Amino acid sequence: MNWQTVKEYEDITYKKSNGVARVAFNRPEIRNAFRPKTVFELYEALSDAKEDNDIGVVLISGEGPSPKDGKWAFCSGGDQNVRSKTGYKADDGIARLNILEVQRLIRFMPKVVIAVVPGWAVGGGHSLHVVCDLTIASEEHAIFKQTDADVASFDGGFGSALLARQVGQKRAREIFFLGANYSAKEAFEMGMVNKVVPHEKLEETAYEWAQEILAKSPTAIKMIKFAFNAIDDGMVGQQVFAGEATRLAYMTDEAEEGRNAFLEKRKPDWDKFDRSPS
Ligand SMILES: CC(C)(COP(=O)(O)OP(=O)(O)OC[C@H]1O[C@@H](n2cnc3c(N)ncnc32)[C@H](O)[C@@H]1OP(=O)(O)O)[C@@H](O)C(=O)NCCC(=O)NCCSC(=O)c1cc(O)c2ccccc2c1O
Repeated sequence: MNWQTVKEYEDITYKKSNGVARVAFNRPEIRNAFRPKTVFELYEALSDAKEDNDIGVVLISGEGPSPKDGKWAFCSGGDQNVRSKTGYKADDGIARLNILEVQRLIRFMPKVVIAVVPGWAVGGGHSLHVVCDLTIASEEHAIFKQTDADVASFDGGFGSALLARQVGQKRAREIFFLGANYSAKEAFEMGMVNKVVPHEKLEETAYEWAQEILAKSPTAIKMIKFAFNAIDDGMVGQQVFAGEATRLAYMTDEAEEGRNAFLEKRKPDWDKFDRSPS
């Protein structure tokens, strides 16, 4: 791994190496809780990774351990210090729930996003791991916990509905209704974690998984991700999948004929193109 810092931020770190982008929350003293500023930074870094043609896999993690007590965190959700009556207050005084925009960016990104969980994944941080394509967790320190109902909040979107797809309805309801702690092993057994590894191997394993994914066809990976999403994402899922199908169709001679006929002000000649059944 030869991580190069892309840009210095206040609340996150952002690095790239060999086709992999790594974005990490960097507020370990409060378990990597996010304020609107954190989310703006996260959105900017993830957008950069999305647009970068050299990047095929994105890792999301949390820096640590906390300088206060040595504990690790992925993310503990919204920063309750800046929570107001209408959301989380940003420096401009406007309250926001902008983490939902980050969730959509992860979901619709044509690249694989892996949650690399070194410690607590709680509240909105739990929802974030749920929306990532894969989750790898620290055997010793990862703890999964959904506290939304403890603090009168609720992620009624991906954080709950998608969780139920992953672990089943009864388990998802238990996770939200009880707000209990689940170890990495328990989370793995439930189906919301892909792999549990010793803490010291966490980053290395995530990077290795990324390299394995990068060795595969980018188009196949993208289409598979969007196909998995489509069934749960309704017409938006269909739109995202169809957009990529349109891109593939644009690459055909038939598409060129359509464009050329228009530009040359003539009727397109479709006869030479394939009408064979599937
Ligand atoms: C995460 C914990 C379970 C960790 O417990 P532990 O005992 O290890 O540590 P401490 O509790 O002592 O915490 C250390 C230190 O960090 C501060 N801190 C921790 N989490 C937060 C936080 N989220 N906000 C602010 N500060 C936090 C804590 O106060 C301590 O500070 P000291 O000064 O005392 O050292 C435990 O900390 C915990 O339960 N944290 C709260 C988790 C939580 O409830 N998160 C919010 C859930 S709601 C949410 O995230 C959310 C956000 C959105 O934007 C949404 C948008 C749309 C829909 C839903 C949303 C949503 O649900």
